[in-house]
Amino acid sequence: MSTAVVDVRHGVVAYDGRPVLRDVSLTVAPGEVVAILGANGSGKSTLVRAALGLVPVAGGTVTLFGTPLRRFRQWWRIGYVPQRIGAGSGVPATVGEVVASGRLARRGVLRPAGAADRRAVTAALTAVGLAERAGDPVATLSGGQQQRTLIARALAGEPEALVLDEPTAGVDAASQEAFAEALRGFKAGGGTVLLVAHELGPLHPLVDRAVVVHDGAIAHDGPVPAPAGHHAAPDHDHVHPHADEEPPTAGTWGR
Ligand SMILES: Nc1ncnc2c1ncn2[C@@H]1O[C@H](COP(=O)(O)OP(=O)(O)OP(=O)(O)O)[C@@H](O)[C@H]1O
Repeated sequence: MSTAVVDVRHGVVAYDGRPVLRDVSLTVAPGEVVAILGANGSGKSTLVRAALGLVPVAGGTVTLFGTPLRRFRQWWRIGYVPQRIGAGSGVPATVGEVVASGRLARRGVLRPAGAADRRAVTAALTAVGLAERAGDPVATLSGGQQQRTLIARALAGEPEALVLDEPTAGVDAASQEAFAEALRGFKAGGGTVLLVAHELGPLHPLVDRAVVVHDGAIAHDGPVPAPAGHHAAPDHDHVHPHADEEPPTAGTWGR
């Protein structure tokens, strides 16, 4: 069996002594596209952040590309797009500059950008449909386009794996489609994807496996489920707009 890209075993995370993840295990194999689903506050972001060492685990182990997290240094192999902080961050950079900053982990800060760097930046901008906007200040873009800029930044580093926290939350339909297209290309090139999502929307056909986090534990790990109480619950997580495509296998997540 090939080495897992991400392997969390019996992970436990607590914030200020309050347990948020209790004994969570998650493995992502090379080339897989895995979606982490679940209700607000269930611990999805925490799981991803623990997998990347952004929050410490109080128990269990985390391994990246076969290396224990504390010894892992090859961060260029992973492109991470955090949950959006919100539009209007006040950063005066252009789209091109933000995307180019995604090359830093690869080339080292002190070496000037070369042809390979410029090619990677152009390819990433094209992949998310923003090639025409490279010279525009990020602040002049829509929220969805800003999100695509961050995804292009991650792609520009030519990582083997992309880890994305709610990449399409609150993003316009055109940006969602552009993102799905970019992800399709990344997957076709053998890339591995771990993404947190509330709704899959156009990403649904790309997702190989869904992991549902419920109340700090894994409630489901397998085919993309239809949400429980699909029609009954007014606040259901609508992750599956085409419920006829897959058998409903969900437990009680999404409440
Ligand atoms: N830095 C933090 N300090 C304290 N508590 C936190 C912190 N980050 C998250 N939490 C709490 O941990 C729980 C899980 O949060 P997390 O962000 O992982 O959930 P989520 O499933 O990603 O939710 P959402 O869909 O709203 O993003 C929540 O109750 C949240 O309030």
